[in-house]
Amino acid sequence: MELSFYKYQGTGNDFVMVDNRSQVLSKNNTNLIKQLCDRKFGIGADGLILLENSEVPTDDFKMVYFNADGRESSMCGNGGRCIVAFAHFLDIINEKAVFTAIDGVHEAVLQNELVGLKMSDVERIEEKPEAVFLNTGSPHHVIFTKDVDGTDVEKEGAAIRNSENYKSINGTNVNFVEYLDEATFKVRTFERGVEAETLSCGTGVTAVALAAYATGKASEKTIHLQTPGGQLAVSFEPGENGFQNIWLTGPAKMVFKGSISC
Ligand SMILES: N[C@@H](CCC[C@H](N)C(=O)O)C(=O)O
Repeated sequence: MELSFYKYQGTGNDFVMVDNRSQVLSKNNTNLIKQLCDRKFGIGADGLILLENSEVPTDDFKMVYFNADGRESSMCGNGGRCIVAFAHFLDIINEKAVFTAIDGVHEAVLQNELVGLKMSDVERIEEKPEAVFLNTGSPHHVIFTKDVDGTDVEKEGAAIRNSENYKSINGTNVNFVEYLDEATFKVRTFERGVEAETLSCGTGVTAVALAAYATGKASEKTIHLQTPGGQLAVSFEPGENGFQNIWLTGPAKMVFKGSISC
């Protein structure tokens, strides 16, 4: 089979994007999806995303996300921003979108190369002695440190991701965070399913912004996150039952398109 694909990146978190409205790619083909994401034997990406027709009549499309290991996983914030840019490229949407992903319905707004994505509400934030844990569509362990550049993200991230504490939820993503000022944090993320540090993680920086506010390290309701792949912003409304109206905003760009024999 000859598969047409598009390659997108959102602050360096990169994805193979497939227009699967006519079901060209099977979701159960874990080995093929893993191979397509392989940087030596395939196209190369942190994940693969299918754009499909949604069963929900008010949706513009449906998003199905797979990590680079070929397995379908929980929500991907940067991937969500990239699929909105892809839907615009395919003429499915104009400047606004509504779509369903694994964690529910998302709204999005596109302005040139910037995509704002409304994330799921977050009700529960677990403060541990050394870290904060929360689920922003995907599970995130957040550690505040004084020296994020000096942190061995691969080693320390893998140890926490595979720790006994998170076995029951198939592991967690791990974010290392440095305070720059009350509205700005530097973040590096180890992603489960990629099993490595990625250049940025959308649900990860969302978790960082909410964790910073919940623990009193941030006082603003719009937080700027500096990742190795670029800048993202997260705005939110804190309430009695956690956080609502959470928006993740940043660039999303097509890098190239092609076809591959598989
Ligand atoms: N890169 C993503 C997160 C993707 C999901 C994650 N690896 C998991 O399996 O939990 C993002 O931008 O949010």
